[in-house]
Amino acid sequence: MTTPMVSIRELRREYDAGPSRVTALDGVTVDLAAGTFTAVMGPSGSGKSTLLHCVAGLDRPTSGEVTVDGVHLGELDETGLTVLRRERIGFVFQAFNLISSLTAAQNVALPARLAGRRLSPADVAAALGDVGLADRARHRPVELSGGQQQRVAIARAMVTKPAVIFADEPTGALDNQTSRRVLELLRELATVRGQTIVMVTHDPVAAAVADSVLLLTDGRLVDRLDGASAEAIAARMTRAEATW
Ligand SMILES: Nc1ncnc2c1ncn2[C@@H]1O[C@H](COP(=O)(O)OP(=O)(O)OP(=O)(O)O)[C@@H](O)[C@H]1O
Repeated sequence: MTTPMVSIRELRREYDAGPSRVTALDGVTVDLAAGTFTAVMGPSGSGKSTLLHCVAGLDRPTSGEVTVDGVHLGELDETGLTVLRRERIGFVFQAFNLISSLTAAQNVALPARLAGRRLSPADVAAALGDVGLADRARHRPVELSGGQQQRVAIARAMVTKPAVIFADEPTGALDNQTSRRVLELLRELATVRGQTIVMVTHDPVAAAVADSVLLLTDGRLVDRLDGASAEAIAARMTRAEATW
């Protein structure tokens, strides 16, 4: 059996919320193989973002274990987590916006620079070319459409060739056609480049592009659908929300 790229064991995350405690994750265990594309779905408040943040090393779980590319996240201090995020993980998050004073090319090159690595202009140009923005390298975010900005964020996430890319609602703000383009791109990263993609989405059509869909309810993993159609995913979501 091959070692999974992402291994999640009995993951719990509780928050102190005033006098009460909120259990955002309630014992999630799952393995994700290298080169697979996984969608994470579930009703609002079911723990999707918390799961992504704990697995990407942006948040610490209350208990349980996460291994990414053979590294136990719990054994790393803050510096270790920062290095791991810079070197092995790519992010396409709404919260990780582009820097407005930098051009598209400078934004793409930034994470590598922060990690002390210089990308050649050709690498940056190739990444922008891959997302269909070769002619936009010198534009600043304000001069790009929302879909183009999201594609710059994807170019930035893929340029260092990270083992795993985490995407939180990457198509949430996009029209259908741009959304399809972004999903095809993520699909290609998994299939052609063997990168592991984990994407939170509310959209069954987006989730159907993934190899499998993890369904969270109340912080628990309640189902896993492999190779399901958008219709089958939508039907399963409706049932999950009805019992919620
Ligand atoms: N910092 C926090 N402090 C207290 N409670 C929190 C905190 N962050 C999240 N929660 C709670 O944890 C639960 C899971 O939140 P999470 O954001 O992971 O859900 P989600 O499935 O991503 O939701 P949505 O689809 O609405 O974005 C919710 O009940 C939320 O209120």
